[in-house]
Amino acid sequence: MTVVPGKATPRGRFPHVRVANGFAFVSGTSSRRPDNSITGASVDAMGTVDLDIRVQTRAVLENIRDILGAVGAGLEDLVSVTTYLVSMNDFGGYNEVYGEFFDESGPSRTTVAVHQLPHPQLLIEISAVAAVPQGHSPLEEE
Ligand SMILES: O=C(O)C/C=C/C(=O)C(=O)O
Repeated sequence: MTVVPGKATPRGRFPHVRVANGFAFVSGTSSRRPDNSITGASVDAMGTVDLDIRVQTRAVLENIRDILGAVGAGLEDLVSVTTYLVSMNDFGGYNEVYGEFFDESGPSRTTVAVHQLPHPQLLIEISAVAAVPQGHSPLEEE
């Protein structure tokens, strides 16, 4: 199992990613930064919260890219993606940014709306599975 240095610490006793049988299973990943602030969330002096699905989606995919990098894989190796949105009203913005990263040759995908995510400023969380290129993983399988 792998907790990746430099990424936001998991909020429980689980790894960022686990490699088994040549596949990398990436835990649910958000736009949370290592300092626990949220990319794509801001609060002004009056306490008004602004949440941006496009910014959060991009940050989530970049975090997954970094996590996969730690096990010798990349976004191009993803075979399956599961996305959790707090609101399907965000589907359009999410889908737009997703399409900058992937096309129909990319991973299979499922998108669902959920009641809540583990932080009130999160609009999106993604879990994913990648096929690790043979001979490229810097880490032992466990
Ligand atoms: O790590 C986050 O910011 C959001 C994801 C959390 C989980 O999926 C979890 O705690 O299981």
